[in-house]
Amino acid sequence: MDQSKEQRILNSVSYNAIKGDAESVLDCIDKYCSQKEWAMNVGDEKGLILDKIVKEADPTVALELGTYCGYSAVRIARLLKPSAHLFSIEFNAEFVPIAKEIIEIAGLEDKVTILEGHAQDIIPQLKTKYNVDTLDFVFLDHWKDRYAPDTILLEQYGLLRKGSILLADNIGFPGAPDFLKHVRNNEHYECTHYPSHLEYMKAPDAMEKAVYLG
Ligand SMILES: O=C(NC/C=C/[C@H]1O[C@@H](n2cnc3c(NCCO)ncnc32)[C@H](O)[C@@H]1O)c1cc(-c2ccc(F)cc2)cc(O)c1O
Ligand SMILES: [Mg+2]
Repeated sequence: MDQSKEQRILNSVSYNAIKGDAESVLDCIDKYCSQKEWAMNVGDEKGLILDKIVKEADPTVALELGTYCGYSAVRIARLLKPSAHLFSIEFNAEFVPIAKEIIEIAGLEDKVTILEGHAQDIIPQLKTKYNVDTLDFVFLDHWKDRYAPDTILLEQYGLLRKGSILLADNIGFPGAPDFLKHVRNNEHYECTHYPSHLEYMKAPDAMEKAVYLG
């Protein structure tokens, strides 16, 4: 059976990255996906915006929706303080072991827990099963039509507190119109728009930050 693109990305990281060096894992994936095979990692340009917001949030508990190969999990976890932790939700059983391996090569396996399953099923369990109180930072990068319903779930399960920071990828393309409708012109959110470009391409894209005001 032919290897998948995601498996080939892992092969490249495993062969070229320096063990325990998160930056070299990110550089390796960015190089592979810009020169060999495009893949839907947040990438180096939007990655700088992600870095900026994670540093601003300095989260103790962070959540990511849509692990994929683990690129943004590495990007986020490398910036976390010693006591902090990232939960990343992924439902595709083929991607979970690949992401776990890439996170391990980056030396960040103690900072990241991949929760296998659908976000809509796991979010309701975060408090009871995973001992989460509230989330300081959430990165949304899964199916675009799920950003809005899953944000509403986070609200309904009391997982957001005054100042919780949501950051959404792909506001430009593929776009997440329902999410924008939910957070903009909503007194419970303070939004900021970050124009950028699609990972590894010249096409325009953007990210949206939405701070929950309680
Ligand atoms: O579609 C994009 N991302 C989706 C990510 C999906 C990942 O997240 C996982 N996932 C999805 N829904 C859920 C879920 N819950 C919902 C389902 O139950 N629960 C748990 N995990 C979930 C998938 O298994 C994948 O691992 C995208 C496209 C382009 C793009 C741009 C230009 C182009 F031309 C083409 C494509 C650029 C980007 O940056 C993009 O992020
Ligand atoms: Mg994305």
